[in-house]
Amino acid sequence: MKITLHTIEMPLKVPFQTSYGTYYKRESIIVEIEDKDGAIGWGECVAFSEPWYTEETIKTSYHMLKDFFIPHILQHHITAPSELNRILASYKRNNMAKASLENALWDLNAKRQNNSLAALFGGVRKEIQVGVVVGLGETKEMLDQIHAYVEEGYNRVKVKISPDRDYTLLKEIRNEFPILPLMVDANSAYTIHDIDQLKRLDEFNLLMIEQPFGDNDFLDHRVLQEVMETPICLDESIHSLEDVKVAVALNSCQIINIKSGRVGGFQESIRIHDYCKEHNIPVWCGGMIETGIGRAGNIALSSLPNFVIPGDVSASARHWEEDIIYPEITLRNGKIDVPTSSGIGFEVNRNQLEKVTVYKEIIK
Ligand SMILES: O=C(O)CCC(=O)C1=CC=C[C@@H](O)[C@@H]1C(=O)O
Ligand SMILES: [Mg+2]
Repeated sequence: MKITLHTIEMPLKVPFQTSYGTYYKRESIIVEIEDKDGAIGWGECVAFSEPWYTEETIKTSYHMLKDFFIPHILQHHITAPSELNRILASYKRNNMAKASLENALWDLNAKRQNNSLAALFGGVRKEIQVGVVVGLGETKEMLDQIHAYVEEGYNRVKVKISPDRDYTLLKEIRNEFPILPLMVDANSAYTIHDIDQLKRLDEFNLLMIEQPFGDNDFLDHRVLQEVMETPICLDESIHSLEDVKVAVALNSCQIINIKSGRVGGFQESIRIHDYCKEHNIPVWCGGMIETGIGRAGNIALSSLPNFVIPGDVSASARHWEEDIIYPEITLRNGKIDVPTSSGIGFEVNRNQLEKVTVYKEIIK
């Protein structure tokens, strides 16, 4: 088995602003695993360059992959994703680094079995509903972007909010889009002291408010959910099925955002999906501004039955002038088809991958 780490940098078409800061480009690690027969599996590490979303960064993930996880799987000749999880369980967290390897092994295994990822996961949808995220910006600019996305066919819009950009911004959006399925994401920008300010947002008939408080604030989220009609969705708080169990037991939220990177891989994502289904908690698939490789995995996951809310699984053209897969991901009547060909269901565009690669290392 041979594992190649491609560190890439891709400029974003439109800068992406959150309550934390503004991104102009996406740095990422693409993991390529080749087995002895020449079959190849792909994964993407979704850590950001700085540790604001979780503690991981591109550099810490690289270190984990190169110095711990990859040597371990090469030494133990690991080929099944479930074995990988068992082996890596002795290493703490670093879920995004783990997931990038795990995702690549799933793709490799699916290709070996000539089966699609969605089929291996137990997916039931042929196409998925998709939403799009609008970063913070001038209100006029945000309204223009929403118009353009709605025209393209997106049927759910998420906007970023922060304590100084919430009520007035949403009022203007709602004036222009009174019935658009709309939700907001605060990326932990509020605290329990902002409850009254947050309660005012109930007026906008939002699908949900995502992660208003800090990632450890299960109790504070519960207090907020008791007084707020808008469902709370947890994103940054959820690193494992165990976190979901705590959130459900405490009534900290009504909805869960699943990102395979944040929870350590597809297998944990499926466990969370199944648990939430049993407990009547709807889930949806979050985005991490991935290239087509990461998005392909998100599409496959979203084909599972309890992914009932459109995810942040937008088309390649949402963030990229040119994606590193072909065909690129496109919308058809506001939906994305779930591929039926083997593995992630898209080919990697080697030329484009080379173009965006800033550093490549083969680990044997
Ligand atoms: O992937 C996309 O198109 C949007 C991703 C997105 O909204 C997010 C990615 C990472 C951190 C946040 O800014 C936000 C989120 O929290 O869901
Ligand atoms: Mg979020």
